[in-house]
Amino acid sequence: MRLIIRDDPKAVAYYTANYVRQRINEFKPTRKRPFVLGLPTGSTPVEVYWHLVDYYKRGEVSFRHVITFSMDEYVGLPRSHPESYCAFMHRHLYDHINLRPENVHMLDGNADDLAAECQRYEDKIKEVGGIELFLGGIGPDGHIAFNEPGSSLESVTRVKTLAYETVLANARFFGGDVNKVPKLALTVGVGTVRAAREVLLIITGAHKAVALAKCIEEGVNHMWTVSVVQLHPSAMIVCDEDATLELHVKTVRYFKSIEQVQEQLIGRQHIGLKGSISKLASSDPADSFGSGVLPPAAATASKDSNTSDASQSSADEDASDADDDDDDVSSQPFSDDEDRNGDTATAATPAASTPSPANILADSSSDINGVRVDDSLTPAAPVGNPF
Ligand SMILES: O=P(O)(O)OC[C@H]1O[C@](O)(CO)[C@@H](O)[C@@H]1O
Repeated sequence: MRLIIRDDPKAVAYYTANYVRQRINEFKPTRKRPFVLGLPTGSTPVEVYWHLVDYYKRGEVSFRHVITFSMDEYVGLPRSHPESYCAFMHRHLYDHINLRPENVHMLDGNADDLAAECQRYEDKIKEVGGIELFLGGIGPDGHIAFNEPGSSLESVTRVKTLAYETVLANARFFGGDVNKVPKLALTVGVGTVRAAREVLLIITGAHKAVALAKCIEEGVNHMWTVSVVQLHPSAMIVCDEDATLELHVKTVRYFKSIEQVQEQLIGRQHIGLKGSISKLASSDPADSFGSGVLPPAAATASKDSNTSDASQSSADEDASDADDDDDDVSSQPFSDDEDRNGDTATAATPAASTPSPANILADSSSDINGVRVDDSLTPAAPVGNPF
């Protein structure tokens, strides 16, 4: 399991969105081989979604061949209710990117037969080949999706009664009135999350510090269901400093040192996105930049290669989707006036002047060391000797 620690929630969102963008682009999804993405709700991922919308609008990623599965949904809340998770996902992500409607999957908390609805969801996930990357948040009680304390670690999609702590936590979305918070939800299971080929959790805030400590410093325990990530072969947690408050100093230093040591001894160019190491730094002149600071030319090449990844997905779309001619303009990863070559100067400019998620985050992204694209996947500056 990897633990990536960033200064604050903004930096966490930025890192996470960049990671998702790069995973999709590296995967090069096509209609026949789509990228299947599990997605959470809650306040934590909102800024991640804004970044993803921004990347899409800039032509840096396409969701054309991405299939999504939302993690959960309240039972009995109309889909049109602003706090339904269906409305949430449309508001923050789905309405702003080029997902095909048939590729968007959400649980129906108003289905006549809730058990059948849950089975349908599990079947659909299997039918599309399983989830490639499950992005998740957690509750202060350590739940993942809505798998409250005591959930089976083998559980699959089902109806779940929300813990009182979760009802209290979510009352903020219902005018602070706990009586208005639905008490039941449909949720993917712990087993459903575990079955994903990769799990990425975002955890921010001091109120989740105990959960993070239980998750990574103690044993796998159904009372802190997120701890199941310890059993996953490809799991990563991205958290902020506040969320580390209950961790041992030794734990924090260790995980921080991993990034630093890898960058110094191995070199960023030899580390795969998911942490694989191809070789150690050698006499290769490029390895002198193994401290994580790419020379300007390499940085540009890196950005270009990402852009060409997106362009390549676009080309794949053209090649594989002879039946796509009827798609509207908004479904295209590039608008007519955008630079298809991914000019970096253009990319650093807000896409539009009207208020939009993309504009909001154009401001916020410049807050993070003024650096965009890949640089957020490495520490902005050497963190010093951690020991
Ligand atoms: O990000 P927030 O607002 O703390 O909320 C996290 C919550 O959202 C969820 O993802 C619900 O889907 C839960 O895992 C968790 O309760």
